[in-house]
Amino acid sequence: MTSDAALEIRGLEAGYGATPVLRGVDLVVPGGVTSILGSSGCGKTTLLRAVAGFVQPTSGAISVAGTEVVGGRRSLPARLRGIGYVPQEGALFPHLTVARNVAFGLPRERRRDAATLVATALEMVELDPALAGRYPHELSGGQQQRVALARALAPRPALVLLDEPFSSLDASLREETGRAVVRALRAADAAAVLVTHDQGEALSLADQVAVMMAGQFRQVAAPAAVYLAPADPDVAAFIGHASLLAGEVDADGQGRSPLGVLDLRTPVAAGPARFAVRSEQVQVRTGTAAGDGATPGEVLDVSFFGHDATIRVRLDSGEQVTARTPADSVPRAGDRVGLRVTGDVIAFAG
Ligand SMILES: Nc1ncnc2c1ncn2[C@@H]1O[C@H](COP(=O)(O)OP(=O)(O)OP(=O)(O)O)[C@@H](O)[C@H]1O
Repeated sequence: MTSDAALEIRGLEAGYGATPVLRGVDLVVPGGVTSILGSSGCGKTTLLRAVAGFVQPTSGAISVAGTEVVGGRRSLPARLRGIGYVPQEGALFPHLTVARNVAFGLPRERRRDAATLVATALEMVELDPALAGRYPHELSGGQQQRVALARALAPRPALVLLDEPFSSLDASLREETGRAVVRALRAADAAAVLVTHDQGEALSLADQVAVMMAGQFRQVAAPAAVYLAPADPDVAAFIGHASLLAGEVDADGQGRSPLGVLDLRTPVAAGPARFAVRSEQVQVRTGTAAGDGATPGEVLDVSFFGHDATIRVRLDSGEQVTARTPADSVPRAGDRVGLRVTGDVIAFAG
């Protein structure tokens, strides 16, 4: 396994004691940013730790920039892997200044040039050099994250691993810090693997999205492909919170579902099928318009987000469907509504 990819993982298995967590992970990160999405506990952090060298895999191989760091009996120590690691919450040393935190990542032989390397790293992450003498508690959350990234980038690694780096930041700062981090990675010519819970972040920041479930990748593809052409019903339901409905594809290639007749995005063989209907595809009608050819149901609950709201509806036929409504026409729990699907939906045979 000697490709020039920034990271290549083949058949990786790892766990804690007798409990397996990673169950045959394959991943190629050619360059740029790959984000890993997956539900809590599926093994994302364990994968980053195995790549960084903090968790010992039981089998499989890992190459970083063409050098095998794990394979057969070989396992290179973490400090020799050429990887930058930004753990959850940044984990800066509270008793060291920004400059000394950043210099901490440098190998001993390069500490003589520390001042220049620290200044370059701070510039890459767009941090004011005047902050170099401050301590972590004198910085904002977003500034602390940038210092943690500067520390990881200072030794100029080929690959940086970021474990939920923005989870402690509020929404507006997350977006701004996320974009700054991607610019810094590009400036440093470093590839990155970004673990996140935030689907919007994963889809907007990454060149490639890898969807993990129960210790394996189900799909690794460009953000648009993961959203528009999910590999299986579980990925479809997970990304964008689609509702999965059982039904049939008829001989004319149309879907018959509890939400009525559906147009399919790509053809599926006639017979039993499951349809993934995204919340933004479900139009909600209220009052007298509810009965107008729409599928009837009752609102179970409402989540109001300001710009819009998500409502969960139980159809009279028993299935549950999630729909998104504009902020100015949000029904209430218990209201009768009618649902209609707009656009074509993703279908899976079987
Ligand atoms: N040090 C440990 N010892 C034993 N089990 C562990 C240890 N660390 C993690 N686990 C278990 O391994 C599984 C995977 O954990 P991991 O932290 O990799 O998940 P994750 O996908 O990163 O989750 P989250 O999104 O919640 O951070 C979980 O079931 C977890 O309880």
